[in-house]
Amino acid sequence: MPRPEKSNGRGTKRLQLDWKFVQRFCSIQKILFPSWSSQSVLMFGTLLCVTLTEQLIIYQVGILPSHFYNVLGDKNYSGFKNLLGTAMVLIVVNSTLKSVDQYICNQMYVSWRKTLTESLHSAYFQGRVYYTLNVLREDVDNPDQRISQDAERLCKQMSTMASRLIVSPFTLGYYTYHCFHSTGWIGPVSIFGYFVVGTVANKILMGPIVSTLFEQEKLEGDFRFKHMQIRVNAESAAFYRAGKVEHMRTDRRLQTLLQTQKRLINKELWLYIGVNTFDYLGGLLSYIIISIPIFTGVYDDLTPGELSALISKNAFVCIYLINGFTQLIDLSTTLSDVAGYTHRIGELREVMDDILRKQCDYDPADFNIHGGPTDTAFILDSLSYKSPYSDQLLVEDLSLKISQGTHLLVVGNTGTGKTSLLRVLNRLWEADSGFVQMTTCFGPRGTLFLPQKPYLTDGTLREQVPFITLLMLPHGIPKILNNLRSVDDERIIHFLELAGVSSLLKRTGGLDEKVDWNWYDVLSPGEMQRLCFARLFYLQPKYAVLDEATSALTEEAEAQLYRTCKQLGMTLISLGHRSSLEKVVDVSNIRFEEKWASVRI
Ligand SMILES: Nc1ncnc2c1ncn2[C@@H]1O[C@H](COP(=O)(O)OP(=O)(O)OP(=O)(O)O)[C@@H](O)[C@H]1O
Repeated sequence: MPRPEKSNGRGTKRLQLDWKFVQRFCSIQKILFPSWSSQSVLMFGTLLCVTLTEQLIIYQVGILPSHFYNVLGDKNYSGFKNLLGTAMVLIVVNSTLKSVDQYICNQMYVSWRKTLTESLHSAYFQGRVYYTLNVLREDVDNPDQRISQDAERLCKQMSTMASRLIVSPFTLGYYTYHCFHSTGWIGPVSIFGYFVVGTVANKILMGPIVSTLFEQEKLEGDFRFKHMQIRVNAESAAFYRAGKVEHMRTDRRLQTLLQTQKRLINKELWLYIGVNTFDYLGGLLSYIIISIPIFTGVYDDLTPGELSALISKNAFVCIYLINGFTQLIDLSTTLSDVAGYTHRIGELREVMDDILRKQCDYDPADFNIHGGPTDTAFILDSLSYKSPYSDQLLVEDLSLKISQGTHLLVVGNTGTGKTSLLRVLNRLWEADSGFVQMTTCFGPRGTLFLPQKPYLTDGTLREQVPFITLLMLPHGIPKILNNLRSVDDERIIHFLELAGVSSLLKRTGGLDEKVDWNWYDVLSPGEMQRLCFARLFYLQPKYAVLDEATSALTEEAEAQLYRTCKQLGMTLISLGHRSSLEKVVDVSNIRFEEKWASVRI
């Protein structure tokens, strides 16, 4: 299998405001606006009403100065008083509407973030996508960063754009009409022409920003990952006195990130210059447009008072039309951010879809349900497999049937492919050739795997023990939690004792006490392995696959745990390279007169 090309955003990919961006953007919009009656559409509709009303009020506020010119020019005191009252009301309504507009945008941001992140989660956690994405695929950097941070920033930027974009077709239409009414065709045509020039210039300036932002986000993810590595492995790093080395490496990542950030800022400078020049030239353009009818004598018959009121009104209309366009141009900086994040999230979704499609092709039936002999766990026939991206077979022509009552010991040197056999059995890796079938289901009534690295989840002690049953329950999460509460306390405590970790009860203060520690930091490797055995005892599957699951324990403890498994009726498939395992097997053979088969790979 060719190794996917790693994207670094610098050479291999040119991410632009192109057709690909439009496609990715539209597919994200489909998630955010799933139907006409969805919450986002309703919020968008409300936002449209609010911003339209806001624009009407803004228009009234905008033409206030021309009214003031009129009443002050005419020395109309009562008119002035009435106008002052109207102006106060308009200003209060205007500021309230502005705040409501902002409020709806913020609500939309949260709702969009929820919808988008949940949609990414459902693809990420489906099947084995999170494994393939993190371990086997190198074409997508930092999936965690894309889901947690890029999705958030995309929603934030889109929500800031929303209220300006949503109302612009209406305001532009409205003010174009007014502008045409006041200045004739010269006004709207010159403003539209000006906008086209500005858009083309900004599109050119935005191009390099999108790909640099993409790269910056990748480096941001790498930098955070480095800190996470140190956080997770703090103790091992401390034993190695790795502070200096890691300081240097982390600083190096920071430097690379900052260099890219500087490049981004440099590129943004040109865009800012473009946007600001466009803004100020726009202000000038409005006066040029107004000056044309004045100097061509169209308004020669007006009194100076009427003329200044008209100039003020026309200036407002032109300025507002130009302002409508410049606001769109101002969005260029936000749009380039949106494009960068859209590419990152779009790419992640495409790769996850690709993984899911391939998984379905490879694994058409539901993995948990297989018809087959009930007394058999796995059937392997002439199975050959290799590690990803390697041409050399790890194991060739392995035929094996794992049946109930016959325990199996799989031994072999380091790196010979023992754990890889489990990866193939679990469909994490594809077999090169041959046949492999898991004939039982995964879980308490079938097969359970204890991987080399103990797996603990966050939560209470109770949540660690029957952890896997969460997967088995067909109900929603709240029901699962309720079910957990009703789980038999005595059974859990009994199995914690059998596994030799009942002391944890004292440390946590009880099964349901919330702990604010990371289980990986506070338990010793042996305790973690024992806790996994307590889970195994509790779940009592028919088959237990133990991959070096006792590597941190003494031989006696190992023998004791194996004995308990067998007493509980489990058939064991044990993988390892330690001679002690073979001893355990011998001891068990004598004591329980059970069958053990062994395979060396
Ligand atoms: N994600 C991966 N990508 C590429 N190669 C891998 C990956 N995981 C493991 N390998 C390689 O596959 C080979 C077999 O690994 P495996 O984990 O099966 O060894 P093992 O027999 O279980 O070793 P040990 O006794 O040390 O646990 C090793 O050479 C390993 O480096």
